Amino acid sequence: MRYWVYRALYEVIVHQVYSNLYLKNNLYQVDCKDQALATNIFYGTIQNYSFCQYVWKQYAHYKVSDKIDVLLSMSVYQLIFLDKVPSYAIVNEAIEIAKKEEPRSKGFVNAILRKINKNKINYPENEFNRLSIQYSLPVWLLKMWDKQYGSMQMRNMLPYCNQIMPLYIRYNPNYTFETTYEHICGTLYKTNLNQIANNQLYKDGKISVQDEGSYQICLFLDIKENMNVLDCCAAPGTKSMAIAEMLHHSGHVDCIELHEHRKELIEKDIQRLSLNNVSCFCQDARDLSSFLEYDRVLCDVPCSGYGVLSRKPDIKLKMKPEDMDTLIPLQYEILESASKHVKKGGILVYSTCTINKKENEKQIEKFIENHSNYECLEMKTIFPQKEKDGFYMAKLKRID
Ligand SMILES: C[S@@+](CC[C@H](N)C(=O)[O-])C[C@H]1O[C@@H](n2cnc3c(N)ncnc32)[C@H](O)[C@@H]1O
Repeated sequence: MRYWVYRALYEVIVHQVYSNLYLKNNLYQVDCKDQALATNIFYGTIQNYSFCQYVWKQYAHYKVSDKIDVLLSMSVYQLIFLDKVPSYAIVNEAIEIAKKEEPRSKGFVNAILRKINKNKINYPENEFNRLSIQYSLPVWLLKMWDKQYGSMQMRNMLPYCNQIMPLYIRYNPNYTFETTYEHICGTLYKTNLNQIANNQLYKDGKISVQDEGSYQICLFLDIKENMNVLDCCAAPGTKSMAIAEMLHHSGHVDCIELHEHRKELIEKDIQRLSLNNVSCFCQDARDLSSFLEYDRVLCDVPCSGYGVLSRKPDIKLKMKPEDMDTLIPLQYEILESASKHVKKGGILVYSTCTINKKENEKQIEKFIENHSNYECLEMKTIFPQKEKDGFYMAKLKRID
């Protein structure tokens, strides 16, 4: 199993394969009884990658290959974060993997791992530098959160940017569903399932995967039967499908998506759920001139994703402050374009899965300043917290 995790991590860290896709397509290769531990080591290592590197680099004084970097980092994760696995077993497994992958480094791996002691990590004195190492987050992001939300809020959310998340499922209200899973809200439940793609209820379209914040955004739209809804940035279709289910076979959802290969993901889910009230279009949401007006419009814009770092830890491996420079104007253009397709009295919801005022509140303030025919009814930030991702949503009403 650990060799499987090593290979999986190598693909994500070195070849930049998406972690969730890799897991979805390959976890079946791991014995069922080991899948939960394999998933924990896989996500835990990615979430804490720069911390793990910092720990082993305290004892390694020369550059190592990518293979040994991945192997040492996943071993440090296990030594420091997993209480139930004995250290000698972790070190022995690492040596076995080194023998297979780079035999000349097995002595080095053994020597480094035996020196690691979680009580003797030397952190830098500067607080931002220390938090940056502790949570594997860049200093610029910590400073930005500190400035935008205050030091207390920043510190409160940091542990929840690196947590192993449960799987939430939404049941299709068109079926009866009996379960002992913990009820969250509406048709949403918290489960201990993994490998959902092989689950018969999933294959039959009776359940879907959706995080709580994402489901809250759908509730925020205040969907009523027979409404027509436009979802401007729809793939992979999680929110569109939840909205279509809320319509109970009435009304209609039009899904817009820029990329053809992502539009196909929506089409697959429409089939799986046997929905007859959803259509899909491959289109740039910045030009919706061929579309009419809708009761509800959702702008779930592409964003930096800083609210979902636990679920999508790969974001941490690549994040740069410049990422926002192209995203912010794109988000605003999509919002403006979408606002032309809301019926008078209708609702426009702008949402992101990021914690960044420049992509959230600032966009809405600017929009309201420039559009006197809209008022902002409500905005909500859900910060990352225990077993929950972070999201932002703003509800705008067209008043004229
Ligand atoms: C945050 S994701 C949407 C998630 C989706 N609402 C869901 O719940 O499954 C943003 C999507 O917008 C798409 N996108 C990016 N630029 C776009 C544009 N100009 N027009 C339409 N879609 C766009 C991206 O390809 C991505 O699929």
